Amino acid sequence: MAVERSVSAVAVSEVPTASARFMPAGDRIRGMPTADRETVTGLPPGIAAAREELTPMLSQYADLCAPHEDALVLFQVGDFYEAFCEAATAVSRVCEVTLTERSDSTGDYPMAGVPIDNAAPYLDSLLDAGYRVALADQVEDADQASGLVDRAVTEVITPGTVVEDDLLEAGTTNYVAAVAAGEEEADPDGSVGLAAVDVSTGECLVTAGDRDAIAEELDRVAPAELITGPAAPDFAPADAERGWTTHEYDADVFDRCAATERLSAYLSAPERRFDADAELRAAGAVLAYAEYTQGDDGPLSYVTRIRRYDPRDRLRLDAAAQRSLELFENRGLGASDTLFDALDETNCALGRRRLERWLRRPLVDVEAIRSRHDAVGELADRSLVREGVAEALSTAYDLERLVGRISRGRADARDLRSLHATLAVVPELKATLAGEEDTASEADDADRPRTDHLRDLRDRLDELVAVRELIDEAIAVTPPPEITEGGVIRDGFDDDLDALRATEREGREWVADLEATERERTGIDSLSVGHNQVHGYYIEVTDANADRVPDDYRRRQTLKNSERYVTPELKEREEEIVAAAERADAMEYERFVDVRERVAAETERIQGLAEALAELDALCSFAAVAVGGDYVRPEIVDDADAGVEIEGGRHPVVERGSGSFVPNDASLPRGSIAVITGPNMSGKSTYMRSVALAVVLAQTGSFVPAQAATLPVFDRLFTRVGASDDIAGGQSTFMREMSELTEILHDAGSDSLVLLDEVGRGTATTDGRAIARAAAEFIHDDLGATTLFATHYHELTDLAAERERVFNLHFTATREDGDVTFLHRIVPGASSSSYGVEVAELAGVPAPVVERSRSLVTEDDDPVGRDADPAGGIVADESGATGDDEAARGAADTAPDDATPTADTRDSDTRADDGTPGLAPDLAAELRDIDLAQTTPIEALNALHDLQSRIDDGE
Ligand SMILES: Nc1ncnc2c1ncn2[C@@H]1O[C@H](COP(=O)(O)OP(=O)(O)OP(=O)(O)O)[C@@H](O)[C@H]1O
Repeated sequence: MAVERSVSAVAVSEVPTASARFMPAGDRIRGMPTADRETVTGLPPGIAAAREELTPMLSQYADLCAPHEDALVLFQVGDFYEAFCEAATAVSRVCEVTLTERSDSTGDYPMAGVPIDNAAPYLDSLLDAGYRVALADQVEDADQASGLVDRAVTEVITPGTVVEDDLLEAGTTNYVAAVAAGEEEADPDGSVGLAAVDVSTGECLVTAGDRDAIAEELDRVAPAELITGPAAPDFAPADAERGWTTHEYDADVFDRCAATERLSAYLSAPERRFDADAELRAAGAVLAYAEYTQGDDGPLSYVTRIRRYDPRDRLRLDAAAQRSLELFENRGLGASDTLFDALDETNCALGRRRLERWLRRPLVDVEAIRSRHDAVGELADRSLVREGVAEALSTAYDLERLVGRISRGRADARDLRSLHATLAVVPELKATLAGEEDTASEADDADRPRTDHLRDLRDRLDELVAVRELIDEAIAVTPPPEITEGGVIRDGFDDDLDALRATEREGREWVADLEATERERTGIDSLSVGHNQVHGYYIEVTDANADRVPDDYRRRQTLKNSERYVTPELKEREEEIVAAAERADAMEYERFVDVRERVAAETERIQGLAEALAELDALCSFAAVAVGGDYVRPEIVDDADAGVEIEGGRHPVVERGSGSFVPNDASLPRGSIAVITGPNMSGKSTYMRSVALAVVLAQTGSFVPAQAATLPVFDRLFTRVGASDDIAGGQSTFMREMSELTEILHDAGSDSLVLLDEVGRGTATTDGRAIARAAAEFIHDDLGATTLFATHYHELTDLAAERERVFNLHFTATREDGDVTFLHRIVPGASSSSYGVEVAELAGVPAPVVERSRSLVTEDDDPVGRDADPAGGIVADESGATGDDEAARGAADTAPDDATPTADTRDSDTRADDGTPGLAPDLAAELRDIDLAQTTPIEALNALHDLQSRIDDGE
């Protein structure tokens, strides 16, 4: 950790006066152990009980604990951070360190500590356990302190405001967010404000919207920590595992006046810059909290831009879509990677963070998308330029975090050197982008005019020559980790420092020569000159030569066979050397701080460079993936009626895990519904996701894994995929399914792409089938969203005959010698069965169970169905290698889109799986009349329950 300690020159942070900023912890804090919350944070009861008689040091500890009610205080004692009493017990347990005891005249106090030099893993454990940690550092040099060393809380480490590199994942963002409700008069539409800050980089985002929009946006921002103000709605994360900790923070900082005042330090006339009152309050509060955690030292100077945005300016991907498309998190779809992994060929942390940001927020502006494609195309074509850029970027450090540390006054000399090394690649990058390094073989390419996008990026590569030269002149090439112990500033940078160093050097040279001089003077050949920490310089003479010691030698130390002496002149020289060294160290520190401040003054420009490098790296990554993975540039059509046309599309993640991925076409006119059927495991989900991922990739600016693609711009992507339980979230599988469906039916429109995978699976077949059909009809008739609908309800394929824009697709498989082979190839028309039993057999379900299942299916099915076709509809492959009966089924499988249902499917339509008779017409009509768009999940459940009861009653 690059925290400066124990130095007299360190600006002494005031002990935060913000007493009891946090509301009482209450139950709103998630993730913090409940039992010890009250005793471990703030002032431990054991210390409070002895408050009156504590020694000065423990009294200081108590004073620092008291205002930090919600944080566990770690108190610097020498090289350790210590905690006492109940807090010590927690530290000992969580960090697995020994619980010891501190005894003094006032009593015995349990004590546990962690080494400051290696504090990161322990702090990490405490954060993981749900604690916020306040670091009470020594803020004056212990050697120079008269009496008790001054200490102050310099930082409160919380999950969302961590700044130490050791505690942060490289190339990621770490946000703390605040949500605030607006004043009713100012915000009559009741909007909620959301503001997020990445304290490590200074990025600050602000938006506002209704409750649902903000809930969705929070899932996208995915903060590590959320603070809430008075009357703000309670936002729980959609995914409990990846969720954030929520707590209520001091209501005062959400006040409009307080927020305006705070924001004035960051931008002018804040009250005019924010449309919604709620936005202003959220922004003020989140910055107040960020400042508090950084030791309440005033505004964060590296938050140079507060970016207001409207989530509608980006492709909206809610948490469910991000999850089911496995953008950042693998859910086990045939490979262990995510889309992010497949796309991440970035060369530095800046690019990685940018890629993640882009992927969370794909574009909707056609020109912006095409512009990124232009740049990717150019980088893909010009391999030497791309490789040169990649090589240069691979030596770039994380400027965004570096500049944060520099501005906070936490950067050490190595950080400045890292900044220098990064600045040093900028001229090289500019030259490479200009094509100057192209060889003759690429001369044509080099002559080609570059794309506007890359030209603009090159222009934004600010060389910051003055900063680079300053660091180079001032800072040693390989400086030590400590900035207070010398060796940091280069010779020649400062005359006064050089003079002090010369004095020190001359003194040391004089001492180095002393041995020879004194040997000559005394005639004692064994005389030696040495130095130790306790006694300093000495002249050592063995006892055998004691009688030859000159008069001016003063005895300093007696050893077994020798004596150690000093001379007045040696003492004088020693004092000179020590004084010069100490003054030089202090002066170096001052000069270093001065250089750091001069660099910090260029924060905004450095951040601008960081942005350009980050974008360049992300574009380079797209180009590298496009070349390596054989991706194609999608043609983006700016037309409200344009549909999806993909030739030979592939799933970017699954294809990496499988040796032979079968490409498939997709032709989806705008507003159409593709009903996709086929055996289990045949590739329905993979196909649907491939289409959605092509859209996400294209709108992010990437090329797509296909032979050719023509795509429109969608503004929202919905998924209802899989039927995973949300036990932690307190919802049943079916309830969750219905909630997601409800959202789609409410919000999807003609600019949406919708993926529905087995809707209705979570309940009884009859009900599920009815809901699936009603939903498909509603999407077609009322919403006009372009939809892919995978289902095992084969009756749904009937819709193709009834609705204009519904068509059927299906997957096929072959069986040879009892082995089923999935062809993973999509073909037009409807399949007729789901072959669950065959897949169960493939998966190794014991033979008796498979046989019994087969006979049960046969009993339920129409005699002409499975009895006549034991292969269960598995079709002939194109070589015709299967038996006659399979070939016969193949004909049914590849029936045209508008095929009328076969006798067997019609028959099975009237039966539920458990053999109960089908729905009476009036019940069916009632079910169909349910307006799902207007129905809450609980109403849907009640309606279904009512229908079931009536069926049971024989209605
Ligand atoms: N086009 C393809 N080429 C090669 N392998 C594929 C292809 N599509 C899918 N697969 C493989 O088949 C597996 C099953 O695919 P998927 O889950 O998409 O099937 P499904 O039809 O949706 O199954 P279910 O109906 O059981 O949900 C995938 O994990 C993948 O490994």
